[in-house]
Amino acid sequence: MSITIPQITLNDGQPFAEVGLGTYNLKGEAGIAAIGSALDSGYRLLDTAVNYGNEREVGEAVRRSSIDRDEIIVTSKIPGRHHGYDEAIASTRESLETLGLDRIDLHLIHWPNPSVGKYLDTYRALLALREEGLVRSVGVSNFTEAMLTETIEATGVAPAVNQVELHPYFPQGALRAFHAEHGIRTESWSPLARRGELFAEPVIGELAEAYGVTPTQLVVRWHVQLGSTPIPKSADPDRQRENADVFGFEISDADVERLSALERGRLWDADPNVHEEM
Ligand SMILES: NC(=O)C1=CN([C@@H]2O[C@H](COP(=O)(O)OP(=O)(O)OC[C@H]3O[C@@H](n4cnc5c(N)ncnc54)[C@H](OP(=O)(O)O)[C@@H]3O)[C@@H](O)[C@H]2O)C=CC1
Ligand SMILES: O=C(O)C(=O)[C@@H](O)[C@H](O)C(=O)CO
Repeated sequence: MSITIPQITLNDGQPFAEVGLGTYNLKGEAGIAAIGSALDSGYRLLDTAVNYGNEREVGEAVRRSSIDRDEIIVTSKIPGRHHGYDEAIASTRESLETLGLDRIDLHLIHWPNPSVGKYLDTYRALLALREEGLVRSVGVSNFTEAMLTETIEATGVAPAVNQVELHPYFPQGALRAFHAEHGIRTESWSPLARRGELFAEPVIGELAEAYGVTPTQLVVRWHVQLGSTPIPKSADPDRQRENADVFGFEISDADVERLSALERGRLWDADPNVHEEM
C-alpha cells in the first residue's frame, strides 16, 4: 500500500509535499527503477538538477509511472554556468527537453554565486518562464536572508521555496523565521546529514526508541514539525518507504528542541556567501 504524504500550499497557490525524494546520484536504469519505486511508495515530489546529470532518468520514471503527471511535482535547478536572463531561459528549455516533460513544477536557482552577480537576472527569467507556463513555481536554493531581501525588493515576488542545507546539526533557526515572515517554504537538503555521524548521537537513538520509530524516521519527522520539506535520498525501496512513513506519530515540542540543540554547523564548507558551483 502506498503512503499518503500530506501536501501544503505554496505562496503562489501551488501544492507542495511535506516530504520529497532527493535524486542526487540516482542514475541509469537503476536510478529510474529507484525513482519509480519511490513514486509507487507515495512520493510525489522529486528533486533533480542539471548538475545531477539525471534529468533524463527523472523524466523517464515519471513517464513510466502509473501516477498521473499532474500529481507529481518535478523540481529542477539552474546551474551557475547558466546564470543570466537569456542563459537561464535556454537552460530551462534544455532541461525540459532532457526531462521530456512540458513543464517543470518548481524550478530553482541552484547556487546564488554572488561573485558572478547574475542571480537577479536569472530570477527574472524564471518569472518570465512562469508567465509562459513552462515553469509552475519559481524558487531558489542556498539563498541567504540578504539575498532573499534583495530579490524580493528588486522583483516584488518572494520565491515559493528556498532549498537550503538543514538537519539537526544545522537547524537554520534564523533563516526559517525569515522564510515564515515572507511566506517562503523551507526545503531541507541533506536532511539526514548524509546519514553520517549524526546517527551516533545518543539522543537520536534514545528518542527513536521512546517514540517506537527508526532513527531516520525521527529525523525526517523533526523536519516536518519545523515546517520544512525534507528530501532524503535513498536508492533502496524499503528505506524510501521508511523515510516517508512519518505521519503516524508526533514529537513533543521539548523533544524537537532537544534535536535542534544538536546544532554545531554545516556538514562541509557550503556557505553560499563564498561557496559557488558552476
Ligand atoms: N540544493 C543543493 O545545493 C543541494 C541539494 N541536495 C538535494 O538533497 C537531496 C538529499 O541530500 P543528500 O546529500 O543526498 O543526503 P541525505 O541526507 O538525504 O542522505 C542520503 C544518504 O542516506 C542514506 N539513507 C537514506 N535513507 C536511509 C535510511 N532509512 N537508513 C539508512 N540510510 C539511509 C542514503 O543511502 P541509500 O541510498 O543507500 O539508502 C544516502 O547515503 C539530494 O539527493 C539532492 O536532491 C543535496 C545537496 C545540495
Ligand atoms: O547536490 C547538490 O545539489 C549540490 O549542490 C552538490 O553539488 C553538493 O554541493 C555536493 O555534493 C558537493 O560535493
